[in-house]
Amino acid sequence: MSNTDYLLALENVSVSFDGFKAVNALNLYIDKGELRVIIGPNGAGKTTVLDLICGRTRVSEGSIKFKDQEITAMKEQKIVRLGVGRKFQTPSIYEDLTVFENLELSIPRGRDVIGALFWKRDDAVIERVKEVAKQIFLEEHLDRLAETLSHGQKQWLEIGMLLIQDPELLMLDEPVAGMSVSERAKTAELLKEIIKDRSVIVIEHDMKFVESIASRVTVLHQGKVLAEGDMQTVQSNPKVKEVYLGH
Ligand SMILES: Nc1ncnc2c1ncn2[C@@H]1O[C@H](COP(=O)(O)OP(=O)(O)OP(=O)(O)O)[C@@H](O)[C@H]1O
Repeated sequence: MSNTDYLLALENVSVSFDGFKAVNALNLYIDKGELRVIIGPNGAGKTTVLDLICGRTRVSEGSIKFKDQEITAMKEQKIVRLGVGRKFQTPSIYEDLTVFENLELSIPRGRDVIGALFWKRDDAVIERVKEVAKQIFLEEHLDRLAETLSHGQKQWLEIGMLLIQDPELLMLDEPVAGMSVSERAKTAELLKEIIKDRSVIVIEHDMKFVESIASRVTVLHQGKVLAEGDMQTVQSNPKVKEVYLGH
């Protein structure tokens, strides 16, 4: 496959922090409509890879292409506008606003001043908010203040705030951390649903959850790909057992 067939292509990407190579000549390719899970021991470079893709951290070397465009030196906001959404580990929702308001204010508006001034809560906006709220299991909770939601519901709300922007690539850093068993199951359901229209990269430590979403797994170790494949292949790889799963 040539580069142009991938939604996202990282080639020979390295980043150093004070001489330490957190990501080391990494190649990573994500297809359209793919759900990719990244696992690996603490400090393997997982979060740094997401930081590089969304433009928060700059590569020291290498190239990152999204939809065949070089985004390696692009500003974070521009990368967002191209279609990359990123959820961090801690939810960044507005606690003192309702679920509805949180979703509403995440809808992309006209980029110019006029567009922003004339933006109003019309039927299309209400419909869109309801549609996304249903997807994230919060349609019954639109009028609740975000601060009153459970931890899991807050995580879903933040995913909803990204979904409403309709990104082609969504990146989630440990989305089920701190969730109850039933919330984890619903999150797996949600992920299967959202990859129908986009690609998703998930960093995850919970192997049960990774198995439940049954997708392609990349194991990172010392800033490099140690193994890649389906969960079974990766789990039976002796190198992976040694550095990660075996203990
Ligand atoms: N901005 C930074 N400045 C200096 N060092 C950093 C920076 N960001 C990350 N690192 C270092 O890079 C390495 C990789 O960190 P990263 O957070 O990407 O790992 P991770 O695989 O996500 O680990 P974890 O599972 O613990 O979240 C670590 O040694 C970390 O201390």
